[in-house]
Amino acid sequence: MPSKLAISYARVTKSFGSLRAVDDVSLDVADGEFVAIVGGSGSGKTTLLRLANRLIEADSGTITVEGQNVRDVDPVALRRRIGYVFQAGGLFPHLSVADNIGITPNLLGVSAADIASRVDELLDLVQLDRAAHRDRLPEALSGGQRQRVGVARALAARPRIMLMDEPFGALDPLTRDALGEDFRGLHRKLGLTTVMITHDMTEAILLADRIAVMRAGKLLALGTPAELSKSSDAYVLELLRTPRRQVERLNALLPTSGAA
Ligand SMILES: Nc1ncnc2c1ncn2[C@@H]1O[C@H](COP(=O)(O)OP(=O)(O)OP(=O)(O)O)[C@@H](O)[C@H]1O
Repeated sequence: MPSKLAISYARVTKSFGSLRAVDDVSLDVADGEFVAIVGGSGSGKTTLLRLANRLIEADSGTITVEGQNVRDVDPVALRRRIGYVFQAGGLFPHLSVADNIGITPNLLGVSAADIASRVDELLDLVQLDRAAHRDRLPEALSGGQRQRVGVARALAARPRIMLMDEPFGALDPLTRDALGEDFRGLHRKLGLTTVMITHDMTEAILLADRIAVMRAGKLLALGTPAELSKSSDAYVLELLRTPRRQVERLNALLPTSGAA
């Protein structure tokens, strides 16, 4: 059992009307851990993620962040401690890259000069050329660049925890791979705790320390890829088999000495 928990869900339930979106979920995320949440559409992944920063309030159960019950923390203060990256970047379209990244430091009253140097530092961190990107509007960026800005913005207030909702889902496979790897590097370098939703089991296996499998609001399984491969649940095994099946099909179609 990890000694220090970044996020802990204890018997958490959230319903929308008669639908139990999150159903009696208990999940501990250790400090510094990278957890991927996988599961079908509507299985409760986004709801689970948003309960941690109080974008959604739980009906019952307890959620603690760095040992504090989230109910005892002002939601705005809580969200400044936790970076959040949306699927589509979630950038403000009328604000430049620099203003998007600087939005939270600005709200926190950081001086313009300090914000400018922080923006440059964050652009370096997410590997975007400062001069070329600082003043652009989001519409003038590629999808991958937008997601890099989204990550930079989420890191601006130096959070120790990052929540990511399908951050790389809308990108082409090569960009997705590169961003995933780069983010995993940032996670390590900055000592972050990351919880990332993904529909891609290969991405989950390659990036995460442990994988949480959701189904119909329940946490069906939780473990390292190796642990999950020993699961007795047919759905979990099916999910885990998908990447290997794809590789087998690819191997059958591509010459083995090919570029792959
Ligand atoms: N604000 C809401 N009002 C009513 N129902 C909601 C609301 N938010 C989510 N739901 C429902 O709760 C269930 C879980 O939704 P959630 O977004 O958490 O699933 P998900 O696993 O993230 O799905 P996806 O992979 O498609 O994003 C779904 O049936 C969804 O329709």
